[in-house]
Amino acid sequence: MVKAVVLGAAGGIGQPLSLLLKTSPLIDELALYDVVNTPGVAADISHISTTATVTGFLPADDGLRHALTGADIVVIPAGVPRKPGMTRDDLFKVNAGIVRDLAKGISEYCPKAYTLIISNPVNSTVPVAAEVFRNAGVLDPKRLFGVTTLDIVRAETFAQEFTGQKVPSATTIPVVGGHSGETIVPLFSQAQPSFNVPEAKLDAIVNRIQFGGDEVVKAKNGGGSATLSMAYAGFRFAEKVLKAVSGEKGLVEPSFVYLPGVEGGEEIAKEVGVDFFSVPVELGPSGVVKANNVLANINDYERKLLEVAIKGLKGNIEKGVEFVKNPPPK
Ligand SMILES: NC(=O)c1ccc[n+]([C@@H]2O[C@H](COP(=O)([O-])OP(=O)(O)OC[C@H]3O[C@@H](n4cnc5c(N)ncnc54)[C@H](O)[C@@H]3O)[C@@H](O)[C@H]2O)c1
Ligand SMILES: O=C(O)C[C@H](O)C(=O)O
Repeated sequence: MVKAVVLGAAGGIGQPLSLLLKTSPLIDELALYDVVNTPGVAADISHISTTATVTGFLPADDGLRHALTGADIVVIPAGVPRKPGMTRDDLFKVNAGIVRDLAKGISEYCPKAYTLIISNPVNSTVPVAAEVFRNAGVLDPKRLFGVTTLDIVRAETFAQEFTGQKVPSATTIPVVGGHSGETIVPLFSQAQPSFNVPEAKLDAIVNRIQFGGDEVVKAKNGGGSATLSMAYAGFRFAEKVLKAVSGEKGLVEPSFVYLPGVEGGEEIAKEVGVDFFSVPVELGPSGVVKANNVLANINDYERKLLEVAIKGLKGNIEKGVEFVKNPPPK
């Protein structure tokens, strides 16, 4: 029996993500939690004739505990999205507190669950969750993931658009670093099998991947940020985690993880000088089997992007850790 939980299930990402999870034959039980509207969303989704049973919870009546108890995988898109003119970091003040409180719930009610964090700024909210888990004595870095899959999805899409060539579904284009602007580093030189982007188009395509989120925020014009493409990406990553748990081998996807706690991560952490970083991770029955070091053979162009990314990431990570270590006054 596999139980999946969505925290923030009534939101722009939460609803389509819950819909996609309901279609998965890998899930037997789906619990939807939000501070509003979950009874309606759960009732609606529960009429779909796939196997998973669906329940909806609100904070009243100990809803978070009921939603999380027995969970195997928890996906968190709870929190406020950007409006035009905002950076992801501007969301920190509100979303760090939301993620901290939800992570406390996970540490109490389902400490062994795979936790997938979508709430922005991912570069800081994942360190927040890690610190909460550490304080509770339940941190297992193999099970904590910052979801950066949308950056990979964008890399695949824009690579096709800019080159006019189809990116075969078996091709992986690693996108490493973090999930905001210049901390997002696409590594076309490390695509497997190789996928060639003409040099003259590289700047434009990298910029589009790094600032793809801004493009959607601008187009939505005050109506939020990416929700549908994010639901697709979040589902793609959750499905890979679940497939790996059920024994499927060879599943790899980049994710923002706590490097010192995963096989192969220590070496990468030394190289990049930060502890949280997105790299392709090999998934297995207990979460991350190994972090793959794709940095050894990158080219000079990519190395420069990486240097800029690391500078930005350092502050983002420290901010998340500090938020839990020295909480701001209420
Ligand atoms: N990682 C990524 O690639 C990525 C991509 C897109 C958006 N995001 C982020 O995802 C988050 C959600 O975006 P959205 O468009 O779905 O926003 P939204 O406002 O549409 O939905 C957020 C939901 O979270 C709920 N919520 C707020 N506080 C909560 C709490 N304490 N417990 C449970 N639920 C709570 C809200 O009620 C709302 O339903 C934002 O922070 C956004 O920046 C991340
Ligand atoms: O851009 C945002 O704020 C949302 C998300 O992180 C994205 O990349 O689309």
